[in-house]
Amino acid sequence: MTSDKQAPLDIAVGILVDDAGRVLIARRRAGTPGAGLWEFPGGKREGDEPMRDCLARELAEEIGVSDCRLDTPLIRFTHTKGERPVRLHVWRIDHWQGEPRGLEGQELAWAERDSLADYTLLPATDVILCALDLPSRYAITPALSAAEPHRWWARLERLLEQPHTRLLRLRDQGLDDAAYQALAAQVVEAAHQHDVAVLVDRSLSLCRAVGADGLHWPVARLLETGRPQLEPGGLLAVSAHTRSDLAAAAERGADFAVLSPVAATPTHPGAQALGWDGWVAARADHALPVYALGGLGEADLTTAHRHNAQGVAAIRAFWPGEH
Ligand SMILES: Nc1nc2c([nH]c(=O)n2[C@@H]2O[C@H](COP(=O)(O)OP(=O)(O)OP(=O)(O)O)[C@@H](O)[C@H]2O)c(=O)[nH]1
Repeated sequence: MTSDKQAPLDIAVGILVDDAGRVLIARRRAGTPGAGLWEFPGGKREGDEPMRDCLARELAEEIGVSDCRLDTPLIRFTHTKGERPVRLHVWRIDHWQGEPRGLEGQELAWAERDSLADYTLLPATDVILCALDLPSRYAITPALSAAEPHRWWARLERLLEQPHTRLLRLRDQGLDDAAYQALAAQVVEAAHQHDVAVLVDRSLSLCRAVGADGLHWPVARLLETGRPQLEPGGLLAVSAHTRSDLAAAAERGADFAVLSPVAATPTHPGAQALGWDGWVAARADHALPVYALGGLGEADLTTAHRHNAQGVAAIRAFWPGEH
């Protein structure tokens, strides 16, 4: 096989989301690879057309919609689960003109997010759905053990009240497992009152005991033990610092990763900063959503999205200040 044969095909993919939050899926026709499976509409790039143009063309040809508002892509990733490697450039689309219809004879369906499990989807759709579900901001707590407890709790409460806060990692390396578990139980209870998901460090049994929404591990721990048996829908996040960490994370079934540090931070003073160029080179097109971490905050969200990041993860930048 020549290397050219193995080069991934560029595919533009659009997820149309309607006002009720349902997503449009299409059934692959008989005689095409993956016939009968459901996918998001889209198709192959022609020549060297820009991927945005490719998506607009495919959506017009396949489902008859136009004027799609295409902002930053949701995710770009490569996978090798089909007949040949493909690089998917995926956009979420909330605004378009026209009523979608199957112009190539393909069946279409508007599916509730929770009912997608009832459809047999193309392989690797799980990566797209994970990116669709994850927020742009991943907040990480500063250590309670290094803070004044009542102030820490007041700030946590303010963080949880902010509408952008959807996902929180409880990080406190100064606590032993018993103290961490006691804290985690309280944090999960507080966070769930605001519909905020909490990922905890440490063991699967601790995660279960406190009712957390998943685990956040160093990538080495995933390599040692394999993916833990989380509850259905449970998230496994990993901390990664290199391109090979991310390759391993995707390969071993992490749902998403945090790649750091983009810039130097007080919490990790000795770490070598990647800069955005280094970050992009390491992020590559690995098949999982990846947050950028390290000296970043709210103002870096647009840059992060432009660099194929799911968003920004941060300790200090998202932690409310004193008022
Ligand atoms: N449209 C679409 N294609 C996907 C998704 N996920 C995924 O792996 N693919 C792969 O991307 C490729 C898309 O090719 P296609 O055959 O649909 O492209 P096309 O519309 O240009 O087809 P054509 O050859 O009939 O013109 C297929 O190999 C398909 O398996 C997805 O969610 N949507």
